[in-house]
Amino acid sequence: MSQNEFDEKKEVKHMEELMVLIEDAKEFIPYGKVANYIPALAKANKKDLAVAVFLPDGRHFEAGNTTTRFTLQSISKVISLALVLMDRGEDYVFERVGMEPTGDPFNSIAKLEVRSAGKPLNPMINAGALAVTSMIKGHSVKDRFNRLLDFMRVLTGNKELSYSKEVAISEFETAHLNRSLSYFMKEHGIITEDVELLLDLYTRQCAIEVNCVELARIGLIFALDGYDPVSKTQIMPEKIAKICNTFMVTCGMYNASGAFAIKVGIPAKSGVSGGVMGAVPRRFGIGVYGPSLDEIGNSIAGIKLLELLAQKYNLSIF
Ligand SMILES: NC(=O)CC[C@H](N)C(=O)O
Repeated sequence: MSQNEFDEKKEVKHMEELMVLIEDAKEFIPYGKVANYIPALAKANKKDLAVAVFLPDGRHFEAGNTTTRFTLQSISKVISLALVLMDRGEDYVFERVGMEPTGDPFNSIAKLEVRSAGKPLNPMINAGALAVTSMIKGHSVKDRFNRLLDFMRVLTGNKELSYSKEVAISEFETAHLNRSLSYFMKEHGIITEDVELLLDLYTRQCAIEVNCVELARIGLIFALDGYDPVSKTQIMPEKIAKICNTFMVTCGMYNASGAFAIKVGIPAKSGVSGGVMGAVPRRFGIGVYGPSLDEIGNSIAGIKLLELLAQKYNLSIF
């Protein structure tokens, strides 16, 4: 048997294994709900579940409906953080946003007042992400958004990558809580720009659309500390990728980050669209999509799938 045939057999085996894991994880879909606080997200197909795994040699494996495009939502918080750290440097960023997990829901306003005088505790909660987005450099919302989109295009290798206007507008029209968080931070000098402009930029950022394979490729770049093995370029400084990976471990799965660290044990970031990006240091990137969410806002079957994957391939970094 030639080396190629041998590899092909192995690939088929990996695909089959992923299919089996998907079928097992699918059983959890009925116990969750599709997000509806952003009205346009309620249109997602609750039964969808897909996974892609991207390897450093450029191959990827996928199972389920991996062509479905979905919005990044909170996964975008990691990407905007990386961009802003490159734009402004660590000192500037961490004067305005902290490094500690909150243990609260992602959209909570409580600790902004009682713990930190308007300075959000970390960049993965909405308050912190809004502060981070306000630090994206550029002359206008359009210019700043295009810089973020260009960065996303480099990370995914997809020059056509864009965003869902429908989801962005739907969130912009209903983002009363995010407006409250922003005004509170403006009062404390963490945000200085016009809140409506910030919300325009933030809701477009959250509405950038990817598929599972693209998400897995971004995960791989974080897993390789900022290096993209496909284009053979260091896309962000190693130090910045490591900061992002650490935030993903401590706060990437909202107030379920502790349980996720124990059960799965990899840097990961979820979004209310049902996407989850995973980065297994030096081994691979993972993209999962399953819009049925648990009560915390994480993909209910997606988390199960990652648990099964982590057990099967011994992925935990701990
Ligand atoms: N958890 C999330 O994915 C939240 C992102 C969403 N755009 C929001 O700000 O509410």
